[in-house]
Amino acid sequence: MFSVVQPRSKAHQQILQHFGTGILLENGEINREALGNIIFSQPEKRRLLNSITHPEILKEMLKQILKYFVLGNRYVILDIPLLFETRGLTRFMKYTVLVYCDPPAQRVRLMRRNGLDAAAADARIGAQLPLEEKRQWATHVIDNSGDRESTRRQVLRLHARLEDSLDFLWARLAAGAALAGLGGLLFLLLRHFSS
Ligand SMILES: CC(C)(COP(=O)(O)OP(=O)(O)OC[C@H]1O[C@@H](n2cnc3c(N)ncnc32)[C@H](O)[C@@H]1O)[C@@H](O)C(=O)NCCC(=O)NCCS
Ligand SMILES: Nc1ncnc2c1ncn2[C@@H]1O[C@H](COP(=O)(O)OP(=O)(O)OP(=O)(O)O)[C@@H](O)[C@H]1O
Repeated sequence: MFSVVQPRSKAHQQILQHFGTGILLENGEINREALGNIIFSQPEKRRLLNSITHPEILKEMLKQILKYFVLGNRYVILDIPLLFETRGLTRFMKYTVLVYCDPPAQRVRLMRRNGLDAAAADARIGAQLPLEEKRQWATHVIDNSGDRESTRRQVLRLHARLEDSLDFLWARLAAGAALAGLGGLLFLLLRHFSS
């Protein structure tokens, strides 16, 4: 999986510059546990890390959206943990989907997944808006408080709706027309210079 913080990337170099070599593993990759311990206990360090990573994440996202658009995909899903916190980004999204679960389940699952104690899990959860608040901003909510099968059914329903949508048909037609125009121009130029 592509990462904007892989060794030798711009973000990796900046993180190293600001946080020192103490946050590196022996193989040069970021030690997520060490960096996480710093940024989730010090809000100003978290803002610093965000200011390094977010522009790089945005650039990569735009590249990938363009790629999938050109490949003809109906829609692209962007998995953005801080979407609602980073105000401004939502205005570029047609729909926003919140995968919700009740707060006790959120805490238990995070502790289990990341091997955290309750205090460390609360620090991470506290670094984001509460899910109840995000619920009000999202255009769609998938409730993942129950079992995976129930979540799967909700996802399939939403997928079917998005697959049927003609939301970006105008953009596809415009891109197709522009490409056809360019192709025609190239053809005329080639014919002109080869005759
Ligand atoms: C800080 C890092 C090293 C922590 O790694 P770790 O494996 O311990 O935790 P993980 O990534 O699973 O995140 C744990 C929880 O914290 C949340 N979280 C991650 N980064 C941030 C952040 N900058 N601010 C608030 N919450 C965050 C995640 O959404 C998740 O809920 C890692 O998240 C990271 O490299 N973040 C920087 C890249 C980044 O900005 N990612 C996208 C967040 S928008
Ligand atoms: N319906 C479910 N039932 C039980 N466990 C679940 C369910 N959904 C997710 N989990 C578990 O909860 C943990 C968090 O899920 P996941 O990593 O998919 O969430 P996420 O939203 O991508 O997290 P983050 O934004 O924190 O990276 C994982 O360990 C996952 O296996």
